[in-house]
Amino acid sequence: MISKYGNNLLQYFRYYYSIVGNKLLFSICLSIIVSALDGLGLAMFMPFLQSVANEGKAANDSMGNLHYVIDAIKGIGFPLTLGSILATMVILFSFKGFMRYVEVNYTAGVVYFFMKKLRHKLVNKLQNISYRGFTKLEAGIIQNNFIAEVQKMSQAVRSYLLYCQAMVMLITYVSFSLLANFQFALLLAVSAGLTNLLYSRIYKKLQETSYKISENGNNFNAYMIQAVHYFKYLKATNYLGTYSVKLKEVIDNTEALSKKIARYNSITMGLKEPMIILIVVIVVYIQATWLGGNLGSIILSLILFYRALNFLVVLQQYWQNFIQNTGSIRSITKIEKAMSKMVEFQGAKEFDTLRKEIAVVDVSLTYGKNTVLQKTNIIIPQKQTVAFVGESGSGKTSLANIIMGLINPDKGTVLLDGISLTEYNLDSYRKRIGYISQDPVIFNDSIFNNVTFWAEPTPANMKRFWEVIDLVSLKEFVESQEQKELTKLGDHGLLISGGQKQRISIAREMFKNVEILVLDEATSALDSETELMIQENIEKLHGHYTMLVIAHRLSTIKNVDKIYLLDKGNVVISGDFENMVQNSDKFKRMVALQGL
Ligand SMILES: Nc1ncnc2c1ncn2[C@@H]1O[C@H](COP(=O)(O)OP(=O)(O)OP(=O)(O)O)[C@@H](O)[C@H]1O
Repeated sequence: MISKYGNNLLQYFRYYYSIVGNKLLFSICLSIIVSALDGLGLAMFMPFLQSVANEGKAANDSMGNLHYVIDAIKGIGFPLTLGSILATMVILFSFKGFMRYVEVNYTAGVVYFFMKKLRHKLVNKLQNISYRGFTKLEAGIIQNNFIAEVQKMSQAVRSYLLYCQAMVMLITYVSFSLLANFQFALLLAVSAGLTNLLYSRIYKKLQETSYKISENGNNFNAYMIQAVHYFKYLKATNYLGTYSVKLKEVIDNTEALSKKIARYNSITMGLKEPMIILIVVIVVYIQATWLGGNLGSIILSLILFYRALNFLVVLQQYWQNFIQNTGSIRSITKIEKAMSKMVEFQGAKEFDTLRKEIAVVDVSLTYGKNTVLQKTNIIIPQKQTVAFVGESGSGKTSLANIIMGLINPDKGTVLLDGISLTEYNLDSYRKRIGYISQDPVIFNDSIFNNVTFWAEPTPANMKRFWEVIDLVSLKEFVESQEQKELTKLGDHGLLISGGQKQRISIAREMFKNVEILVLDEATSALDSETELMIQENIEKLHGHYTMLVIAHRLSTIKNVDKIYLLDKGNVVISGDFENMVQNSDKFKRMVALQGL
């Protein structure tokens, strides 16, 4: 909702109000109570001083219109003596202390509530976007917004609330001092307002710089993610040096912007104190020389106003802190908007089980001008194994993505037992899908957690864990580890081989109790002995799962029920292995090339 990002207090108020609701108002009410108690406590100084001067009898002629307070106290029959005034001050300030405690606590609660809600909202949005939408977002932008910008948001909301509190304090003190001495306070208020104009230029610059820092953060994160992901390659090829230069460029840009912010801060910090003193001196001089007036009321107004001016300094500081973090609001609002447009459509029908078949009917898909699939038709009967083969880029993975509901075809449909996939709740469908990708997914956690996806280590889960570990021929490996199933696998499975990674990911899908298994070149990084073992396992699974295998190694699909050969998005031929060898020269060539 924040799109124009002026230095507009109300616009931001609406933004925060839309998230935290009445909590924001309540926090401001608490500030009003605290400042009113403080102002009243200070106002009691004057009758106190006069009471000392008048030997115990309080007078109120120096309080300006604040004498109503004293009148009210007298009205309820409270004797205004030195003792009662002192006691009232103690009570007022003690109560103020207590209310301040409540206020600070409550504000911390509002910040906590805001941050929790914001973070949950972001996670929900990420969870609900479509895969196709996700491919359009950059990893750096996601990471930077979800981690660094959210941190800045927390700084911003804190500063904003403190700003509101300081604003309430300021208004209260100004009101009190106006009551004490109208002319004097008005002069001070006008002068203070004028100085604010000077600062508004600086705030504008701060705001622009803040957004630039957020954008740079996106770039930095994108480069960092890739540096970590491709570290081995960059190191082995000595590209790391060149890459570091790029990283340092982004770092230098960000630091230069931070320096700019620090420079603006130093200007405002340096100017504040002398400016206040100058205003006060000039106004006191004008009041005393030309306007005259009761010295007592000037002193009271001065005390109140000096406090108010201090809050003006604090106010400006909070606003500055807030403004220098507002880039995050803009950045996060932008990514939230983008994610809202990418929400995945979910049908209402819960997927229970596949009874007959998955049918791909006349499916076409294009990416820009690139036609990836053309009127493709595929049938995957329940509990049968179907394989896609074809050259790189022929559309095998795209087809599998469509079957998993990750991308929608431009034309045609996927039918589950005759019902369109679009009618189903995709989450319920995917709960029944196991996916073993080309790049095995390994979490930096124990073998047990990797396979069970953080299931409780109950006796039943343990039993099942060891069963699937045995099934993927990892039992010996796990048992040979010092910490057995609790052995950590490192980032991206750094501590195990490519083949072991794939077996762990196969084990995870088996543990999940799926009924549809999609294997995307799952055997590509295995040595021939392991490849044979996995092939045997696939065959063992044959008949138990509805399986879709995307294979380059034709040895693994020798015994599947049906093979589809894809070429430039068209199914050129299908049949079982023997059939294909006999009827397709292309397939025969592929088989010969692999020495089968
Ligand atoms: N997100 C995307 N945006 C644009 N084009 C894409 C996208 N994903 C795939 N393509 C294009 O679609 C075509 C088919 O890709 P796909 O990954 O389905 O082929 P494949 O047969 O699985 O290839 P490989 O065997 O190399 O994995 C390719 O030309 C690819 O460039």
